[in-house]
Amino acid sequence: MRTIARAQLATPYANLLSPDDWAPFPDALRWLERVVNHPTWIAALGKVPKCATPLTRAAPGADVPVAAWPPELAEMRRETDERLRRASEAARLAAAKDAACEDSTKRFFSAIPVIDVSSLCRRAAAEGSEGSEEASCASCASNASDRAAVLKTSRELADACRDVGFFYAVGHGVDATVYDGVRDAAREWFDRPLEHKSRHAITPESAGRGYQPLGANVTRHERGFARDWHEAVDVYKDFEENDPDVLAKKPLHVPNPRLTDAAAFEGALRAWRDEALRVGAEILRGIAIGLGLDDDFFARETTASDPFFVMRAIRYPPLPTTTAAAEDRADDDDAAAAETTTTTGANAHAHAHAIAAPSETDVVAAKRGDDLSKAVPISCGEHCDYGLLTLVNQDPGVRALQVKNARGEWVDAPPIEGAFVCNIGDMLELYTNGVCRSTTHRVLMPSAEEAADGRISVPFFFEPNFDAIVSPLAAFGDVHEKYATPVKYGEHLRRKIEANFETDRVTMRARES
Ligand SMILES: O=C(O)CCC(=O)C(=O)O
Ligand SMILES: [Fe+2]
Repeated sequence: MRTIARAQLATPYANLLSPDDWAPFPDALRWLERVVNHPTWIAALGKVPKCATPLTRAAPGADVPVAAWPPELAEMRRETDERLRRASEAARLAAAKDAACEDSTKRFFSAIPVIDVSSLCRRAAAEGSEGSEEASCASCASNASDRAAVLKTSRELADACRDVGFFYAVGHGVDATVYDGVRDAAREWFDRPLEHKSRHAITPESAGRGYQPLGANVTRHERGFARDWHEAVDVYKDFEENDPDVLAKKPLHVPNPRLTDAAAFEGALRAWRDEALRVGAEILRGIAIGLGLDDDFFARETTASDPFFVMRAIRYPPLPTTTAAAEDRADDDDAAAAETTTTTGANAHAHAHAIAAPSETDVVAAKRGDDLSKAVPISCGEHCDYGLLTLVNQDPGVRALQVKNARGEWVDAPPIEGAFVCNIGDMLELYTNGVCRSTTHRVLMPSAEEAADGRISVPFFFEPNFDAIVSPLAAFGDVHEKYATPVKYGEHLRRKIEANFETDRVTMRARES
């Protein structure tokens, strides 16, 4: 029988038993040895409650099965194991991050992983068992196999956040009427005359909300900016006119523009918003578990209990088939583009002429407000998302989204029927001290063959609370210089929104409309 030195028993359990008292519980003894020898046990056990009643001695030498452990001890073991699992999960990811920084092969992905999130998604899991939605909630998974499934999914999510920053989520349980319905309704709305859409145009007062015509959005880069080639409607977390924060003129706290005479579109957006909020929260719970954080980490008042979400309905017009200017531009830039990036996957050939980065001339031309039709054949320039988690509902059958790997190669993220493309944003990177990556991505102009009527996508940006202060969590080790300054999310968002437009242009458009 192994014994444990008294010194080692200076744990929260020391008051419970002397080492001899543990002798009848060999399983417990092995567990305790593991606990006291674990490098992170102090942190991990800090909050474990002390046992209320003293343990009674079993017959000496009896091999007591875990099921027969006194309930307090069994409960402590369960809690402790869970805390240790979390601590080691965070350590595992942090170690893998260090390895990845030295040799970033992990981030040399060539495809986006597909993850079945049904174990996390109440509604999906509850299908077929009427009225039992509550029973399959991930954080209260009632039986061991449910919990094991949640842990497996959570680990897959955390690995994808670390190695790729993108994943497809299937098994989310969102009904096709909602998933397809919002894109159909958006298409119908974008088909309306510009004059009609412009009635809902973004203005300096609308704080990013409203309709943005082709070319209104810009993506900035070191040489200036390039115009994105899409039209969009942006909807944010909504507020009533008489909300105290609206009355107090808190930044970005304004009502969304009402899409008058577009009840179907508004209804479809609301339905998608509700589902995206549900699925987003469930996936974030999985990511928290996989990262070794508390299950509810992203559901707290200090994090994202009341996300300041943003939702965009976007239409990307197809690549013009006979625009000599565009072809000339692509030819000019092919050589330069080849030096810095290559494209992998099925999309590479189709878009061989469509991947050039914006040239200096285009940037300058756009600055002067010259011919917008000269825009490069990228619909949305390369960028990272700002918040926690983005869920993209993309047009089936139209390939356009690309993700950059650690070699600088562009990897296709083609639509998978019924799946969301999910990607993590800057705030999750910051919380995790860079363990998770907010990965660069872009949208190519869809081909006319695949998207004669344009490509529709409806990304939902699941963000922290407006007032959340985001900084690296202790579990992810010494704070990297890059993440040293805490970020107040609302401020970060405001700066990003301002950078999304060329101010004069927006003001001008607002006056025009
Ligand atoms: O349309 C897409 O597929 C992605 C759009 C996107 O990356 C964004 O709006 O941030
Ligand atoms: Fe994005």
